[in-house]
Amino acid sequence: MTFIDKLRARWRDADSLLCVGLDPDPARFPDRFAGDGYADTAEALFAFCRDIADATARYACAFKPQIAYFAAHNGGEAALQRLIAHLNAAHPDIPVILDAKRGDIGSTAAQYAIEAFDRFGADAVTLNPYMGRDSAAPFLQRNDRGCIFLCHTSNPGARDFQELEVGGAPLYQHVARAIATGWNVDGNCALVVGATFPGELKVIRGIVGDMPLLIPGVGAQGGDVEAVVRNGATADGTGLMINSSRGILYASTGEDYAEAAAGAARQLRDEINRYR
Ligand SMILES: O=C(O)c1cc(=O)[nH]c(=O)n1[C@@H]1O[C@H](COP(=O)(O)O)[C@@H](O)[C@H]1O
Repeated sequence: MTFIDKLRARWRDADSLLCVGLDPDPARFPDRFAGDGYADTAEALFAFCRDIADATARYACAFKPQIAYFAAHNGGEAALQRLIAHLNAAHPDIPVILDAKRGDIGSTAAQYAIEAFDRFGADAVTLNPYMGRDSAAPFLQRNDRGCIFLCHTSNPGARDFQELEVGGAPLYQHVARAIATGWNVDGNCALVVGATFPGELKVIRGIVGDMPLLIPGVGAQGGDVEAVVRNGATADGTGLMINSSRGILYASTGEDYAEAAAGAARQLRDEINRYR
């Protein structure tokens, strides 16, 4: 099954547009992970994310591990590999997005595609489109997998380049149009649009039709859930993967950390569904 088919099935079956972000930060781990330097180990990275994922799975349309939170630690990439293997085995209906924001010349990009899809076994990967279509080709060719390109990001600096006027329109609109009309030949593309820019989200939805959009920036970054759903959902009330990482992961540092994460995920899933 392709990434897009898996995502559509999951939107329907779980009645959820919530993407659970897996960004493990040992400095914020639950109290029970403290002691003997355990929190900083690959085992702790794996165990924390596994517990959160297992507890929140029923509310999730996707999981999104962020590679930096693993690669920053000795043994972290092996922990990420183990985590995605666990997600694929325990939750085979939930697509896994590797957030790596890759982008390089074609020969190097081909290695990054092997990393994301074969080594890590992700269903989709986040990509930076700045280097152009040939840099995306090795990913696009894997047309059972998803290519999720940065379009208008959630951070304040998104304005620096992405909103620059180029040929009568801001750059991010050119990115949306080029990917929707040129790169998405096999229907395996999606875009990243920050929840913190709901007006731009509406414009992008108008450009790309029903293309799925990954929306980070609710929760810790303060994006407005209602504005995201109203401006970004497709006519059938889907089309969005609304990500929250810290707002779910660190709902509690007590013994109840997994249940608290599940509670936060459920609450956000329900809030999203209220506006669909
Ligand atoms: O590609 C992303 O996922 C991403 C793009 C963007 O524009 N903004 C953004 O915050 N992200 C990621 O989404 C997650 C947001 O985390 P929280 O702010 O904790 O919910 C992090 O993993 C970011 O790296």
